[in-house]
Amino acid sequence: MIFQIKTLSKNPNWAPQLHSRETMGGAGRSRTQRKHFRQNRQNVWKRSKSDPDPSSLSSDKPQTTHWTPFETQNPSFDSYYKEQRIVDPQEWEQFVAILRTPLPASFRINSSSQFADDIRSQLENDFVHSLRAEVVEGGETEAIRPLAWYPGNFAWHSNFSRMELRKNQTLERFHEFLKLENEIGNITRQEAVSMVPPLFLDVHPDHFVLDMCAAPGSKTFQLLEIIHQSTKAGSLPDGMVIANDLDVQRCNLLIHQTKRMCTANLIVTNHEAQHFPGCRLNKNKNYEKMESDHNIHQLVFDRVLCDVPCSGDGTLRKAPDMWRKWNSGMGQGLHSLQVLIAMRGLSLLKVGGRMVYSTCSMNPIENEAVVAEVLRRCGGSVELVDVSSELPQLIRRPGLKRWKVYDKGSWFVSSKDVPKFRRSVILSSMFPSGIRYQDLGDSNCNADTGDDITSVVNGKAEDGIEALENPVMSESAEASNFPLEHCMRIMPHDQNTGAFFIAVLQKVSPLPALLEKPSTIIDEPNVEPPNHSLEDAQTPQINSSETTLEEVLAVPEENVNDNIYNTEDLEVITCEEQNSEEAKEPHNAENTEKKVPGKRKLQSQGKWRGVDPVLFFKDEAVINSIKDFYGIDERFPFNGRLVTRNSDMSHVKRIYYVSKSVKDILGLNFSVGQQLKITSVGLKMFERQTAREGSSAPCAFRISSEGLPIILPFITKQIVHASPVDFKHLLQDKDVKFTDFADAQFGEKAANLLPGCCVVIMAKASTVATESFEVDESTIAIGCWRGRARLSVMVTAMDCQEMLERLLIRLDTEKGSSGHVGKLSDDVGGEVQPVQELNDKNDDDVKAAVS
Ligand SMILES: C[S@@+](CC[C@H](N)C(=O)[O-])C[C@H]1O[C@@H](n2cnc3c(N)ncnc32)[C@H](O)[C@@H]1O
Repeated sequence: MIFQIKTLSKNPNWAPQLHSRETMGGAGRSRTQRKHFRQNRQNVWKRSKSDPDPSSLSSDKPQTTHWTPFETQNPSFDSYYKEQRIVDPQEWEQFVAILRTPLPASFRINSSSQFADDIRSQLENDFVHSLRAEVVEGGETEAIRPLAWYPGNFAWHSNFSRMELRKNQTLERFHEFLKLENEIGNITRQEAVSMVPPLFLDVHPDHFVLDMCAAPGSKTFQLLEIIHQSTKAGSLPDGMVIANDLDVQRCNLLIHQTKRMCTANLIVTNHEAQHFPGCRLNKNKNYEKMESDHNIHQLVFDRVLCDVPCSGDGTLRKAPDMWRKWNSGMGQGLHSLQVLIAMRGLSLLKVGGRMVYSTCSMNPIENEAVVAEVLRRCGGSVELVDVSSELPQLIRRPGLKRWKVYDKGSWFVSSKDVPKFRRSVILSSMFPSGIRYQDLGDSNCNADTGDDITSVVNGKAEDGIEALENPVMSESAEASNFPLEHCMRIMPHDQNTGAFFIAVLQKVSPLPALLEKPSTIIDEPNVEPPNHSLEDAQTPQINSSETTLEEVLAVPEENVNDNIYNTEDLEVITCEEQNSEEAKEPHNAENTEKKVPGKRKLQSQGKWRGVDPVLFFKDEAVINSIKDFYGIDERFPFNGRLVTRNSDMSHVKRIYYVSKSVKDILGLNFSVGQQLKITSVGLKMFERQTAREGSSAPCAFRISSEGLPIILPFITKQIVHASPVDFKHLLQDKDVKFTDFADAQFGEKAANLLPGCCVVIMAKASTVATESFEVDESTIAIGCWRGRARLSVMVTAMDCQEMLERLLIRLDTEKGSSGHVGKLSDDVGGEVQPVQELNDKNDDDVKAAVS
């Protein structure tokens, strides 16, 4: 076994032991041994059991259970950050020691899930105790616990790294639980510090929120949770989120992540954040006005999350390969992009609105320097908010007021010291005072001539950073005049996390006129976004624009990280989930001609290359047939809220539903000539039945399981209530004859439904006759197919499994025993068979599909 879980420290903030250079294959090792360590660099924390234990290569075995098989050393890193004084010199050893240990896994319960309370009590009543007994020595320490600083006990911390969770058999049941609930959307596995920025955004359910650099979407999901948290059954919040990312492939991960939320209040876009369109409606121009009833005239947001691309050295505990790659240029190369993105965010923010700027980097050039530059440019119209009284239990440190800039062997303390030939790379905005080069007199610009530069602290190495005995930062470096102490630095050794930087900004008045204007360079419709080149060629980027989907998927689980990738346990969908679905539609003679190679795609394209159009679905005949079949109450707002991605309205396969807020933005987008490049929008509400499912059914569209909770309170026909016993029977068998239900009355009612899609609600009482049928947030319902002689469920195997588990726990609890998740696997045998397979076995002509 790789881990000795029982030897985990009892202290939840345990201080790991430092690996010496010797034990990690450094000096003193043979050439072969060092080569072995080099080869293992890519496999850190993902070694298979059959691989040789690297510690066996060393005569002096590691003293800790948390060894890593490669050198977690980078002298440049140490020198750079010692010089920057990001921690006190006395703390240095503790700081780097924790950076060299794997990050404990953390996760968050989806506060808007109808099962949030069930999940929390399962964690509290089952896992806390069982894990303590099973894996922690002496049984005294909690192996999992809620994060004290996260409101409502929704976020949890474990004492296990991701690899421990995956590899250790004792933890298997817990790991399975995390995987299933994560896939369903009841929990999100996310690094604890990455959950902090959305909390400081102070989002309300009626807010319009822009998440500028959103992929893979952990924070977007969190924003949606907040927006949906107190939503009542059948209603939608007034607010919405636009989640944007430059990288198409990462956008697809984002779409997959947020799909778990089943929200109608989200638009996913694909723009360079620094040029995000403002969609300002110019009334003088005669745009083709496709929608007239929207009431917004430009995009402005109540909240903006600016979680920018960064060097990511705060994630070293999850991505230890970064030890090898790290150099100070990584942060410097991103600085100007970060400033541009933040500035665009502020220009799209309402006066009075809040923007959070965050990075998972510890580098002041990407953090305090960016915030200072933004404040400088905004000239008093934006303030840095003191949030020290918010989330008091979160341990954080004030932002730095002083720092230096390193370039090619030299430390600079002021912009005036930078040689002219380096001024296109080392920008004046990187310095605390930000004195611009153009404001410097020639007498100060003597670097070109090699004259004496008194305030440059010279280093020695070209390839690494040689720190001099740092005098005292306060004496050598200039200080910023802005209250940068209001920024927050979260350090790994303070509460056993990764590192993060967060600044909360408030727009108090309009920006200076020039900055408030919509961006002059906007992405050209139908043109691929240009590759922006960074100023410094040495700079590697973590913005992943060069990352292929394959690379994304190939990332080892333990390296998964929302700033790089967050795909653990994700069943990865193909790109353009929404776009490509229309392409799979059956074609009749009429549209066959569109299949001419190279032509069809062009014709189905919207304004943006590779992205299908977003169109309002207004086919009254179809809408009325749906309304009649399901008896949908007039109060359900259909009007203008249905959207499709297929311009051929007669062959629409999927119909999406959008909130009023999203509808308004789509309307605005049409009016301004579709400036927004929308890759995903809306909640799949209706899906056309395939021929296999029964073309004889009176209604051509079934209700999708994602959309069901929204429309459920408004459905008056094709709906039946099953006792918990019959409901469980359906979930377990997927396919039950009318005559086989325990409650014969229920079987009869089901038989009396029209053929096709129907809804089965689980009654609370065991006898359905006594039940009052009010739909509320706790109502459990599934879509089914009423065939000739039986009911078949139309829910994915995964959803079925989850629902069954919840049901069993509830029934168990009602009987007085404590819930026991293990029962589920026994009952359903782990893998639930897809409904399609089961249906293939029955004699019905109608085949229900997995929704
Ligand atoms: C730190 S990650 C974002 C993590 C995300 N907020 C989350 O919580 O899951 C930065 C993201 O910025 C994206 N990105 C890089 N350059 C960008 C740009 N110019 N505009 C928009 N997004 C960009 C990257 O593709 C990456 O997904």
